[in-house]
Amino acid sequence: MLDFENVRKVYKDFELHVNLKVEPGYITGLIGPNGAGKTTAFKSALGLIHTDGGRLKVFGKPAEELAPSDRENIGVVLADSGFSSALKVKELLPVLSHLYPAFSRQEFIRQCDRFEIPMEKKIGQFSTGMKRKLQVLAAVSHGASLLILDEPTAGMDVIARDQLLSLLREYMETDGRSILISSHISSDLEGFCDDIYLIHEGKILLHEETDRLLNQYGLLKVTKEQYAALDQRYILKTRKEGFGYSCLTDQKQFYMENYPQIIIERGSIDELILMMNRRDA
Ligand SMILES: Nc1ncnc2c1ncn2[C@@H]1O[C@H](COP(=O)(O)OP(=O)(O)OP(=O)(O)O)[C@@H](O)[C@H]1O
Repeated sequence: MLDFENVRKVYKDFELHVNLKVEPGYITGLIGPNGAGKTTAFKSALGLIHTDGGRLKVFGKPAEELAPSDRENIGVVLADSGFSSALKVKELLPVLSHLYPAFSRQEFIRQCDRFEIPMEKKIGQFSTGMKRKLQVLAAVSHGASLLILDEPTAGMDVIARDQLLSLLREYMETDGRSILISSHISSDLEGFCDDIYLIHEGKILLHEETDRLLNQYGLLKVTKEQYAALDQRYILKTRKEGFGYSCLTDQKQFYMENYPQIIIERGSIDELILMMNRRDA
């Protein structure tokens, strides 16, 4: 669906260098802190900025060879864009119909009603969460095969976020669709994505199936003595602590079987991010 191969973008104080794939039928999450390069990666994928190297393929074609019909097959939400604040939602209907032959006016109105998006109010008077919901509804309104969603849950309360994720799950019920979605809040995506990329300072630190990330990764809490005796083959990162060390592993089972006396925590994705960002002790 979408394939970044060594894609590079260089700014004065920042360099993006990304390998990332979105497979058909997959929801792929890109998680990273502010300034990690998520928006830059998405804008590269959409051809909105020039890249400085690498290869980008969308639907198996080089991104620069995409036909208009391919572009119509992508639904997009970008963090720093939206609809004109002077427009009312009902005024968007002819615009979306014109842009997308597959746009269903009736379905869009039904979804706006369901998500409490008023037709008659100016978009400029919407709350942040309402604007986001509207953007996502527009992105899914024309049956695109690929959604590229940059921080769609930003600024949303728990209820709105839950509604939005339900909408996206419904979208995925049709075969062959995929989503690339970003967030700086890992818990937003933890239970939603099939696989997750962690990005930091423009580089992918980790790529893993979510199930494996949650089941196989763990944090060993060890004393200095336990650390000295530990088989370190499956330790990815180590952090010094008051009690000794925290060690990140992707082979939790190995340590559970061989070191039953050691405390092993499941390790949330946030903890993984913090650990991956640290230098080894
Ligand atoms: N047009 C630009 N010119 C120079 N630097 C830029 C430009 N656009 C982005 N950057 C820099 O690239 C880096 C990555 O920014 P980007 O917006 O991709 O991060 P992000 O992960 O989406 O962050 P956030 O979660 O805050 O939206 C930042 O250091 C930013 O200052």
